[in-house]
Amino acid sequence: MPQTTQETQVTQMAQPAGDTEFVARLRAHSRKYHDQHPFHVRMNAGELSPQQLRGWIANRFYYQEIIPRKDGAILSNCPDPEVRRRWIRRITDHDGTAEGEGGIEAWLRLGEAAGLNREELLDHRHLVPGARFAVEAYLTFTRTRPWVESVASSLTELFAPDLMAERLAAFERHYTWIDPAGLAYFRARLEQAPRDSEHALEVVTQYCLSTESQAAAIDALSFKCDVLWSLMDAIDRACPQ
Ligand SMILES: O=C(O)c1cc(C(=O)O)c2c(n1)C(=O)C(=O)c1cc(C(=O)O)[nH]c1-2
Repeated sequence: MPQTTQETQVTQMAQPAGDTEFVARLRAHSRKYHDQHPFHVRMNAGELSPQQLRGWIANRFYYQEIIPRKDGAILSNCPDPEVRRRWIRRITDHDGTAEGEGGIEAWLRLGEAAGLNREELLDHRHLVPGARFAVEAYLTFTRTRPWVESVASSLTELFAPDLMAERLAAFERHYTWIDPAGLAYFRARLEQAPRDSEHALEVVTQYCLSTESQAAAIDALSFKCDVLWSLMDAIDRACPQ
């Protein structure tokens, strides 16, 4: 793909005031984001069957389970207490501070609202190999790469709020067989994702000052877009029309 030319065009088109060229290049990865995956396009157009939607919820649950573990990996690699103090909140967002709270619990309730009991999410009986591999690649990346690259890889969350808002509207309109109370996860992410991505962007711009470190951050974000795209490919293949 002629990456440089396309990125330059996006930079000229959509650079918010105050963004450096580096930040504009990060934001340009919205072109590779999984909102454009055919499965998401069909989801948001109301074209998925209950079975397909359940397949997505069950496989995406593995991503939800991995997220606090990858944030723990980032914390363990990060020597900066100021970053750790803010980053740690991501873990309690997903795990809660008591049983019955947090994002993982909210995702289990989404499953129940869609007709999946929590056992079948927790025992991974619906998890397909490609989804497992994609999600575990993200965890391995954060365990083995320099922590700032791992922070950069989380920047797909810059693009998540628009997709979440579209998804919420689509679920309420097209998938009325799902109890709307089950959509609380997406509502919470509408607030959490902008806060988290703003912090990640602060960290990356503070630490990535050399050409090499900026290139590594761009590569990390590109890798993460591939993780999300591969996860959707695996789900799409496992849940045919
Ligand atoms: O449903 C989505 O499309 C979507 C995407 C992403 C993302 O862009 O990485 C995340 C989430 N959801 C999400 O719920 C979430 O908690 C989350 C954490 C992270 C991360 O990399 O730290 N990404 C995402």
